[in-house]
Amino acid sequence: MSDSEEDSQDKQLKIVVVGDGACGKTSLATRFAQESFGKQYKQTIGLDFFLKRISLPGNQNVTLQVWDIGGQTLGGKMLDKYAYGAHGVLLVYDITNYQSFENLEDWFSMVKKSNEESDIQPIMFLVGNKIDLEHIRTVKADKHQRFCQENGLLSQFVSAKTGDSVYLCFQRVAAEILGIKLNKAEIEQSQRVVKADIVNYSQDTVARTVNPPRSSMCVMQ
Ligand SMILES: Nc1nc2c(ncn2[C@@H]2O[C@H](COP(=O)(O)OP(=O)(O)OP(=O)(O)O)[C@@H](O)[C@H]2O)c(=O)[nH]1
Repeated sequence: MSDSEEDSQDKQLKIVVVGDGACGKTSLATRFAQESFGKQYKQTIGLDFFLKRISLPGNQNVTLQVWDIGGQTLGGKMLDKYAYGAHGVLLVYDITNYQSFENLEDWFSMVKKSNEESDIQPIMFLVGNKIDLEHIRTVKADKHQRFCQENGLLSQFVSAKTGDSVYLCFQRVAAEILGIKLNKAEIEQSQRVVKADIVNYSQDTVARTVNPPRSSMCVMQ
């Protein structure tokens, strides 16, 4: 391979996503890599991989290898191997499930332990998922912030369902790893417009509504 060919190859970063079963790791990865979301829960056995190329400021392209680790791996023999050599780690919990937050201590120490011998020390983010369910949140935001401060983690809240801040989350991890600063405009651009579900009013309902909605979709910023 010539030098120029080598130069034109993207950097690849290993991003490991861990956390309790059903906190939304696969949903987060598929929202990011495939821009889709499934309501049906399908447990990840072992792990899944996703690849996605993103652009960072200064025309830098980078390919993220997202390792989606099944929630049942905690305490198993393979977690060490999966997490080894990660450039970035997303410690994910479900903001409506307190247990998934409490168990992060274990996930955190397992990931730290598996990288003790690695040359690279991963950048770690604490990710509170399912913020579309804010009304039934059980993990207060100040608990989340305290955990970040005590353990030197960066913080992000997301919703894999609506896509809110998902791209931003992965972009921030990549930028941190590469020592690139994102400015306010870039952050706002990546936050993504959130579209509400389309509501299908039946003819009956519309006929009975005094002021029927003019549009079946609303856009929130
Ligand atoms: N409301 C809401 N539901 C979500 C969100 N993210 C995931 N879910 C739902 O939560 C359930 C579990 O999501 P998964 O992505 O499969 O969870 P996981 O962490 O990969 O689970 P394991 O494979 O067991 O480790 C699914 O029914 C998803 O549709 C979200 O942001 N909001």
